[in-house]
Amino acid sequence: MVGKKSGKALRDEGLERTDNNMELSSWPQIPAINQKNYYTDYLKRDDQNLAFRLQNEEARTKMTKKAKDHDRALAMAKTETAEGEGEADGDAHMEDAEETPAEMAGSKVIVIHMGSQNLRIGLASDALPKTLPMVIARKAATNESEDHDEPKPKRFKHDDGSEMEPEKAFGSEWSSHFNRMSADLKVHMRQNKRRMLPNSKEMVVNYNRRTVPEIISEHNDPMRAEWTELSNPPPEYIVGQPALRVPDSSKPRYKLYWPIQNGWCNEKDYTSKRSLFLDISLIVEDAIKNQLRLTSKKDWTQYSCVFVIPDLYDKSYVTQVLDMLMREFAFARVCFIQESLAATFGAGFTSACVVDIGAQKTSICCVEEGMCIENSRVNLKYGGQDVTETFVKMMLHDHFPYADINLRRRHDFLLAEELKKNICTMNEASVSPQVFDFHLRVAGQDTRKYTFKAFDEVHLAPMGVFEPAIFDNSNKITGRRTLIDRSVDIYDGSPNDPTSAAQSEILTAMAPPLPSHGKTNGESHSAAPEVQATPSRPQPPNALSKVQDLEGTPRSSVAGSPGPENTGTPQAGGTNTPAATPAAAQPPRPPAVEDRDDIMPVFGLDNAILTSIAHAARSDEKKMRDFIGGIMVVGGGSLTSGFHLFLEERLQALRPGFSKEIMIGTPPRDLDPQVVVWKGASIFGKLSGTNDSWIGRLEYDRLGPRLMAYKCMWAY
Ligand SMILES: Nc1ncnc2c1ncn2[C@@H]1O[C@H](COP(=O)(O)OP(=O)(O)OP(=O)(O)O)[C@@H](O)[C@H]1O
Repeated sequence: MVGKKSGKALRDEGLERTDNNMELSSWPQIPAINQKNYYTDYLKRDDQNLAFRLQNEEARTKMTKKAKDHDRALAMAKTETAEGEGEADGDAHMEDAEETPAEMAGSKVIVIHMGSQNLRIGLASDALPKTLPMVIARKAATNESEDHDEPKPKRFKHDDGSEMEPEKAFGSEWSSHFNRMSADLKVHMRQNKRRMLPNSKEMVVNYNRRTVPEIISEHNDPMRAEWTELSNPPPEYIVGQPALRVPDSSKPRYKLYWPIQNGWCNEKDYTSKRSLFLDISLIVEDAIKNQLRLTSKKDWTQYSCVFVIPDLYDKSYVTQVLDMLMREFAFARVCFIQESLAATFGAGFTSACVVDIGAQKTSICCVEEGMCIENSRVNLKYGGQDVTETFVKMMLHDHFPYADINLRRRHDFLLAEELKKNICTMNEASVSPQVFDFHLRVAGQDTRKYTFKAFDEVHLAPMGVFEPAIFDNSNKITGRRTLIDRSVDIYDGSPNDPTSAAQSEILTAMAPPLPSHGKTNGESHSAAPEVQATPSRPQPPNALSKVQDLEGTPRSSVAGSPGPENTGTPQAGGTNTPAATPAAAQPPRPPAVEDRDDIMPVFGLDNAILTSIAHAARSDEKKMRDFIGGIMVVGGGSLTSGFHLFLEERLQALRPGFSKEIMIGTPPRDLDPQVVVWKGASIFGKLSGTNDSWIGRLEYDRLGPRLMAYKCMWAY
């Protein structure tokens, strides 16, 4: 328009051109892009991605090598035939050539499975892992029992210092819960026509009251315990089994730290994330050096590492572990595998509902065709250690003669674990007053031999997994998220840790009321406290009703415990959001249950399994039957005798329509249920050709934890 005006008009407007008609710049001017025809394939092709490129390069190198090997083998075969030196078989040579590197691969892969109580570690080529306590003893002013209830548990004393009756030591609520469980068992046993003396409990209590220990001098005790001797100067820390064997009264004192607790990082006993991960790395490093005999850290660069993570993992934990394995341990490659997937690998199943009962956590997940079904994942915060604690409590309640037992003392913890493993049973036929004995071995003291009687405690303690309110759940979420922040989306800042509809449903049922949303969510939250008091009884809301719909029969009560009561429990709707808020009053949205850190995931095992399966099957009856008929129980907590049969009966009672299908399986080949996960991870580590999830050094150095998005078989 300017060009069309006359020179005069321009002069009038003061816009007359006064320059020398030259362009302002000699730089070429780029016309603006036409947005209509705009196209880019930036980050849309695999070859633009370093992770894929490196993978392809590796595959190409392998192919070339294989082709070369093949040619060489053929050439050799020809030469040998020509020379007439026996019948050369090209294929046989090929097999040899392939087998050797496969074996080598297994022997250069370190497989690590960290648990709340045990670390399992070994080379992928090993048949079984080494198992050691996941603990570190650090020099400290006091030991852990001195920090709590010493010298005698306070719970056995009134405020004025006078002795308290054992029946009252754990509070009236706990006591009445125990008595109710005891009475329920009695009824159930009578229904099953089991003979029982009416005064069994009194007999046990009277016997235990009377017994006194027999003293055996240390040199007369052939089984005396070996205690860890401190070197001079005493070490700063001791890890693994020797840590558990440091006498409580050692000089200087040592305090035990368990960096993994309840399947999470232990944020309760540590003061910083740095010290927490330092302890994890010290324990793992010591295990690699002393158990795997890889003493020189320099050689670790030739090793790869398979690391087992929980099904419902915390992203920040995985990122931190990856950093530790890559930077500190300098492994050549690292890959992660989820626990339940590893369990199916270990057992050789393609599909199963995996129930892993560990020391402090129980996880459930349905696996189908080699993939975890994300919405079926459940993680509950109890396990074998809760059974141990509860067993000791029940025994103390019934006048256990060694009333001074304190599980924070190392020798008492080891003793209690031993007693539980040997005595506890889920087999109802074994419930009768019986005499047991044990030797109390304390460093520097004479051995004491105790005799005691036990009755239903041996059965009711492990039954706690179905009635977890009997466990002490008070401190399990203490400190959560105080040291390690929740992972958030880098774009919108929303939490992005993995979630599962089954877990959300359970959390919704357990959720205590939110102070500010108590009214609007009144229906859901008013039911919650009742649920928390008797967690095994309530039926989880929607998923279970789906199972019932499939089955077409009403829900029945579980043997020994009443039927569902809380039909008014919140309806999670199988989604990740809590119960819907009425449209009228619209307060600010409460946080989703999985984003809340105040909910204790403690829920009866039988109902939790059914919730998981219902979310995996998603109303598909065939799938439902497949999963319910393929429940595989692993983990140390499942080793209680009679556990499988008992669980089967509980599930049958809850779902009579499926009673023929319900089957609880054990891992095949007599594999120890405690090592199945490790075994599966080791098999995964040997799949050199098909495993795309290895994270290599070069790509990690360039891309860091962002790589996880490309390297995980699951959505990261
Ligand atoms: N024979 C047995 N009978 C009963 N319980 C047993 C037996 N053997 C081991 N346990 C229990 O198994 C638990 C340890 O199991 P496991 O090693 O699978 O746990 P973890 O992997 O260390 O813990 P988590 O899975 O909770 O992180 C302990 O509580 C132990 O008492």
